[in-house]
Amino acid sequence: MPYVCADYSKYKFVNVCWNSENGIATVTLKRPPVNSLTAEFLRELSSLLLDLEKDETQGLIFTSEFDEKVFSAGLDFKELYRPSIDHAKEFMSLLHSFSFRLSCTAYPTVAVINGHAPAGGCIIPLCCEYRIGLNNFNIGLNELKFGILLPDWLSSLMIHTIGSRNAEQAILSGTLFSSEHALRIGLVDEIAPTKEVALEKATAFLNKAKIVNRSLRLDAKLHLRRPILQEFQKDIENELAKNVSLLMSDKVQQSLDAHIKILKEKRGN
Ligand SMILES: CC/C=C\C/C=C\C/C=C\CC/C=C/CC(=O)SCCNC(=O)CCNC(=O)[C@H](O)C(C)(C)COP(=O)(O)OP(=O)(O)OC[C@H]1O[C@@H](n2cnc3c(N)ncnc32)[C@H](O)[C@@H]1OP(=O)(O)O
Repeated sequence: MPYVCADYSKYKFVNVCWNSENGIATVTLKRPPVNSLTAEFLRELSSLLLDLEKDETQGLIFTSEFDEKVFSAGLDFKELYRPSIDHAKEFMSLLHSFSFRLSCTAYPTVAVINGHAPAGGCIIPLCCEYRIGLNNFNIGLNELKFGILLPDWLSSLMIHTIGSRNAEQAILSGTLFSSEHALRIGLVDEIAPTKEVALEKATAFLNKAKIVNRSLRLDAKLHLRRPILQEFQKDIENELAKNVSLLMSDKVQQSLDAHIKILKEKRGN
C-alpha cells in the first residue's frame, strides 16, 4: 500500500482525502465561489498531480465542494479580462500542461460531476477516464458562443469521449447538455442520485482498474490516448501563441466584459 509522503494540507484550493486501505485519493475542488480556473489554481492542481504520482496513488476522484451547484465554472472570467501579456502566456501554458498531465496519469481517474461544468469547467472531466454525473446540471463545451475556437487538444478530448459525429454537433452548436442528454451521448458514463452514491460508483470503477498490472495498464492508456496526446504535443509554441492572441483579441475581451456584466446583473450588484 502506498506510503503518503506529501503534505496535502499545503494546498489552498483542494481538499485531499486519502483512503489508506485502497490508496484512492478523493480530491475536492474548493476555490470559492465556483471553482473557476485561475493561474494559481492550475499551478496548484499540477503540483498535486505530481505529489499523487510520487505517492503511488491507486486512483483519483475529482469532485466539488459546491455540491449540487457547480463542479467548475470554467476559466476565470475576471482574471482573463484585460490580463497582461505575460499573465496570458503563463495562464495558457499552465492550462495546457495541467490538462496534458491529467490526461496521461499512471493512475486511473474519475470525475464526480456534482454541479454545472460549462466550457473550461468540462476540461477536468474530459481528461479523466470516467465521468459520473448528478442530476440537474449542465455540461459541455460552449466556447464557440464566446467567440473562442477550441484548442485542438480540447476538441480531441471531446472526440475521444463522445465520438466525432457527436463532438462535431456538440462543439459547433455550443450546446450545454443536461445530465440525461450527457448520458445519452456518452459525455457522462453514469448518473447517480446523490454524491455518496456517485463516490461509491467511482470507487467501484477504480477498484476494477486494480486487477490489471499497473505499468501494462499505463502503456495501454497511453496507446489508446495517443491521438489526444499527439494534439497536446503538436507545435506547442505556436498553439500557445494562437490561444494567447485569441484571448487578447478585442472580440474575446468584449465577450468576457459582457459576461462579467451579465453575472453582476444577475446578482444585482
Ligand atoms: C476566456 C478564455 C478566452 C480565450 C481562450 C483562448 C483559447 C482557448 C483556451 C482554452 C479553451 C477553454 C476555454 C474556456 C472558456 C471558459 O471556460 S470561459 C468561462 C465559461 N463559464 C461560464 O460561462 C459560466 C458562467 N457562470 C455561470 O453560469 C454561473 O455562475 C454558474 C452556473 C457556474 C453558477 O451559478 P450560481 O450558483 O447562480 O452563481 P452566480 O452566477 O451567482 O455566480 C457566483 C459568483 O461566481 C462568479 N463567477 C461565475 N462564473 C465565473 C467565472 N467563469 N469566472 C469568474 N467568476 C465567475 C460570479 O461572478 C459570482 O461572483 P460574485 O459573487 O458576484 O462576485
